Amino acid sequence: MATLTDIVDDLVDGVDGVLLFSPSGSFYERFEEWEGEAELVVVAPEKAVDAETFVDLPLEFDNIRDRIRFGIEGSMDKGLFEEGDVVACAAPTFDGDIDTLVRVRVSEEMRSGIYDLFTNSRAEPSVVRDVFDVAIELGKKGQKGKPVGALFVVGDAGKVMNKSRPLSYNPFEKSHVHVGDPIVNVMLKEFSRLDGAFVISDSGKIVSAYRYLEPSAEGVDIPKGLGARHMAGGAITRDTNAIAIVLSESDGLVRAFKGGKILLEIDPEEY
Ligand SMILES: Nc1ncnc2c1ncn2[C@@H]1O[C@H](COP(=O)(O)OP(=O)(O)OP(=O)(O)O)[C@@H](O)[C@H]1O
Ligand SMILES: [Mn+2]
Repeated sequence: MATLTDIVDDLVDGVDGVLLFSPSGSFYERFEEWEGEAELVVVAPEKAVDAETFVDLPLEFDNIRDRIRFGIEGSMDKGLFEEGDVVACAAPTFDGDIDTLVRVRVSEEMRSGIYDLFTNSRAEPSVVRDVFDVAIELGKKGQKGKPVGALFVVGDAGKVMNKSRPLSYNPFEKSHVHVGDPIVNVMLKEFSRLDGAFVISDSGKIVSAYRYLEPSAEGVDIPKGLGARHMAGGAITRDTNAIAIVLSESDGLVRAFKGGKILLEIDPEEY
């Protein structure tokens, strides 16, 4: 006779690692004196618990596959796991508490670049996260209740400026403002009604609004149904070392591009 415990036993049998996603303090306490044979890794936003081995989660990633990918790619990057290792991931899927156990075989093929996008881009990780936050908020609320689109090109700003031209005067011309500042976020939302792209530097300085991007669009694959904004956003990341974060006016999703490839697609309504 099989029991539920047998299922759990099978899931954790012989694992090389355990990833705890966003554990509450009291949940983590039970693992504090961890003496299991497997490596224990905490994946969470900021250092919420005082874990020895930690992967910083920049967004909660409502999609659990994205979250797990991020944790595993981050762990691989830190040299904790390698191809062929098997790990058990314990994560919250619905409300706060950890309620899900997933067994995953680590392989290079599962690398989607989601960790790389935040951690190994030209722009600082906090800048990437701040731009995501603006795009998500804009996607949630729109502009005065109406859906709005926006294109943020982040990092490698000098090169991006060389591959683009102004559509109108640049309201950020003489200012030294940075993304993440609440007032700047209001400005970005206000200017998103107008055409073109925002260009943001590695350190988060808003270099320009209203840029018309002119990258060569060769070999850039964007999802069907999307148009010029996404094509330009994808292509500029192949032509430069920037990443692009694009909010679609038509389907309301936020997408991230790097190296001409789409790496992440999220629905602002889920955040
Ligand atoms: N090369 C470009 N550089 C900067 N902005 C652009 C470029 N091409 C288009 N845009 C901006 O994208 C807007 C929407 O264009 P389009 O509908 O073709 O894009 P899309 O990919 O379908 O995006 P959406 O899903 O938001 O409609 C344009 O009004 C313009 O502001
Ligand atoms: Mn369109």
